[in-house]
Amino acid sequence: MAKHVLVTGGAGYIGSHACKALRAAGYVPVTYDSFVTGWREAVKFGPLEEGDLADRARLDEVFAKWKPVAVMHFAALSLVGESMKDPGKYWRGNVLSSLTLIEAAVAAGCLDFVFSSTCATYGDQDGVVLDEGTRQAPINAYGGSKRAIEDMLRDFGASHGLNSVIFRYFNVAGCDPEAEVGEFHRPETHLIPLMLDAIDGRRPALTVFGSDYATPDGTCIRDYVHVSDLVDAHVLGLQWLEAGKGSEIFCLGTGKGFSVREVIAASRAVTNREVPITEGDRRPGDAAVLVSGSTKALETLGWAPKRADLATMIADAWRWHQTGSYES
Ligand SMILES: NC(=O)c1ccc[n+]([C@@H]2O[C@H](COP(=O)([O-])OP(=O)(O)OC[C@H]3O[C@@H](n4cnc5c(N)ncnc54)[C@H](O)[C@@H]3O)[C@@H](O)[C@H]2O)c1
Ligand SMILES: O=c1ccn([C@@H]2O[C@H](COP(=O)(O)OP(=O)(O)O[C@H]3O[C@H](CO)[C@@H](O)[C@H](O)[C@H]3O)[C@@H](O)[C@H]2O)c(=O)[nH]1
Repeated sequence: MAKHVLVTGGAGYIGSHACKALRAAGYVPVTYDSFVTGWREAVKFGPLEEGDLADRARLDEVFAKWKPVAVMHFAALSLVGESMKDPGKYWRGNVLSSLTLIEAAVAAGCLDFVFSSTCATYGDQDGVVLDEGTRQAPINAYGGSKRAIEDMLRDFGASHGLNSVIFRYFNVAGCDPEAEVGEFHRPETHLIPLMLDAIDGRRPALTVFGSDYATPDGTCIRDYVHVSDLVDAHVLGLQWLEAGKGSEIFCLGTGKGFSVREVIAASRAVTNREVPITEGDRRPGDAAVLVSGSTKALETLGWAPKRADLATMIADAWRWHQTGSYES
């Protein structure tokens, strides 16, 4: 019998890649999405159910129809800057909506739950190696909303037997190497797609947000992880839950940090083109350094990233950038 997995946010960047990986692993991904930031063209690997996380009646209907074995919860608002200006939107759109989803899952007896969290829950902790045991101290409402959902999952685990695998992503980058799905945010705020836009003239230049951080070249350092590797970990997380191994938290990064200037240099090398840049101010809410120090997903889940090299991530993003789009 087909195993359905309810994928919230399956029409978005990471969710659509997860649907492809689930399909390849023999599951049927059922996308649940409101299209607030997602794309119909990205739903290619299983059925679509349109709806909002806040709509409990619609969720109940979808759980009853598909009887999913698990939920993979990607749907969220995830603009750090916006969350600083309008925190209510994030507490309502992420926290209240996730509560509605979790209650619907529990009511339907769907007790395996995989959740997209973020290293933004750690805030700015200079010199601290970030792993699953690190204290969370978010410095923006987006990170705060994700931490609250993690707490919620823990509480529903204790009270209702909900089993969760929480993944704290570092910076997700790259695209499906076959370019069937890709990264297409409107507005786009992420470094690599903005840089590729600047390289091929779709925008005048990339603005470097701050050159006075306490890092070797003054720009922020991030740990970039390929989206295809990231979603492979999700399939392993799902199988972990199906095997009854219980709730866990895993960081997903490569453990290597690259500054904004290093990413610019790598993009220049991959595309063989100049990157037009302008120097700008710091972006509010940005931490100086976010790099994973964890090997838990490798050791415990058997996660084996295949495209961990920054140049590969940029090359895959560049291929999608030149050939793929959801703007029909
Ligand atoms: N992109 C990254 O680098 C990164 C890093 C860490 C964590 N994350 C997390 O990963 C997840 C996916 O991120 P993404 O980059 O793919 O984002 P995205 O915006 O591309 O996808 C989010 C999807 O969720 C849907 N959605 C949002 N709110 C909804 C709601 N209330 N009801 C139904 N559908 C809704 C959107 O329409 C969209 O299809 C998010 O939870 C994000 O916080 C992303
Ligand atoms: O035009 C730009 C865009 C970004 N940056 C810098 O590039 C780095 C990476 O920025 P971005 O790609 O926006 O990623 P983050 O702000 O690090 O946030 C991403 O990664 C977080 C985890 O680190 C997730 O939680 C968020 O959802 C996701 O947007 C940061 O230092 C930014 O200051 C620039 O200099 N110029």
